[in-house]
Amino acid sequence: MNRRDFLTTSVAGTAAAGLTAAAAADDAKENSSFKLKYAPHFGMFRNSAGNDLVSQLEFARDRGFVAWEDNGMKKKSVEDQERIAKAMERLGMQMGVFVASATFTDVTFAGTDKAKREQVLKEIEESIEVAKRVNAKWMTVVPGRYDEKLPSDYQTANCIELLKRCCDILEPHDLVMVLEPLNHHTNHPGTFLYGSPQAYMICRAVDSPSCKILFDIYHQQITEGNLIPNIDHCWDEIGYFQAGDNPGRKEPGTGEINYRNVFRHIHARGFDGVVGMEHGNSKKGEEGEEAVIAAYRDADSF
Ligand SMILES: O=C(O)C(=O)CO
Repeated sequence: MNRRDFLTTSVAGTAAAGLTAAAAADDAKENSSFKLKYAPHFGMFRNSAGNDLVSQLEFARDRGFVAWEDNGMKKKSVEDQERIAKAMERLGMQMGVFVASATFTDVTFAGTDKAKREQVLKEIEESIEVAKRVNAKWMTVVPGRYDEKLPSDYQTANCIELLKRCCDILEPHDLVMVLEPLNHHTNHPGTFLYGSPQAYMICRAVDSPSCKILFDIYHQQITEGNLIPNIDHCWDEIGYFQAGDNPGRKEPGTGEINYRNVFRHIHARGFDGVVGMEHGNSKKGEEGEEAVIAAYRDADSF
């Protein structure tokens, strides 16, 4: 029996036996989960699962995914947020990041504009109730644009100061903002934060459990490559990973990154967090969705 048939049989058998959803989730986990907690996005399995958000979660869970991430969670209605959280609890799935504060056009963390800095604090404050509603521990922060008028060391100091104020808000709630360095060459020229050594230095200076690095393997491959040594250098400050191959930002195996080796490495180091699947599908339709699942099975087979 191939894996797909086994899973189909297993899920059908569970339903026939009248087991609870939680038991079904345990069954799925035992039979099909991956070694790492890869987190798909809404839309990624729409052709196979339909448009309904909960159906997409259920589909992913049946296929072995035990985590999920949703950059746009904050913009969803409270009703949708609650529905997603309830379904994820029933399915035994863990919430990954949503975006708490991000701009690619404004100088926020790096600059001195008081109104922009206060706006960031407001966004962090507002993110707390969203995080609690959807059971999220991590939230993404993109610290805005580079200020062309200000020497870079002042910008770093400004950024550290504002991050410390964000931590004062987050620490009492045990929530973690993960700072995402973004590549300048393909997607986001001009962002203040682009490198993993830079992110490491900033997190060390902020010195808080609420301020960690989101190491997006796709962005860091473009910016600096040398992935495994760089992951090791900033290991102590990494809170979260995201994946995507380069070029093209599609599923693992479609580009130049040896994902099996990278995933083996972070698993061997004991990474127990979420790996967000922040990429597109290389092929359209159900076939493309099966290809994404197969790509993760392959990358996870170490
Ligand atoms: O916009 C991007 O490229 C990001 O990775 C933000 O999360």
